Amino acid sequence: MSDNIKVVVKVRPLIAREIEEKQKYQWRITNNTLYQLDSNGRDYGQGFTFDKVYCQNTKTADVYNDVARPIVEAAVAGFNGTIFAYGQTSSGKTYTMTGTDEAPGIIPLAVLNLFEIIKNEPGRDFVVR
Ligand SMILES: Nc1ncnc2c1ncn2[C@@H]1O[C@H](COP(=O)(O)OP(=O)(O)OP(=O)(O)O)[C@@H](O)[C@H]1O
Repeated sequence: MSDNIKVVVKVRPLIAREIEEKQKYQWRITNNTLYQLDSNGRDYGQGFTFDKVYCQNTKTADVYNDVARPIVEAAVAGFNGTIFAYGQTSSGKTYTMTGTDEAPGIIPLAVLNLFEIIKNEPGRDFVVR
């Protein structure tokens, strides 16, 4: 896997609608590999390995610190960086990237982090857009 591109998965809890529909988790996580489960709860097919798989209890702030903070800090040091969320509808992209007042997402955390860095370097000029 490329050192320059990291792909991480953030698993979300079942939402109310899925609990009402009596859906079950269809994936099992071992280390950084996701295994799909069949209707009997047994592994189905091969596993899919990522740079990191975060379980459903992981806080967005933890994902930020692990994955996004180094990219924001590198950007301030002059390295290009991109952070984006990809996933099917209702998978949790908005929750993860925008978040809520109680659990701010990657974007507000990045803005906060960026302006903290800028504040601590009064001798440098920054352009943010
Ligand atoms: N980690 C989480 N913990 C609790 N609830 C979550 C979590 N992640 C997502 N959800 C909830 O799951 C639902 C779907 O998430 P969200 O709207 O972020 O998905 P999305 O990928 O942005 O969907 P779409 O592509 O349709 O806009 C929302 O009700 C959201 O609050």
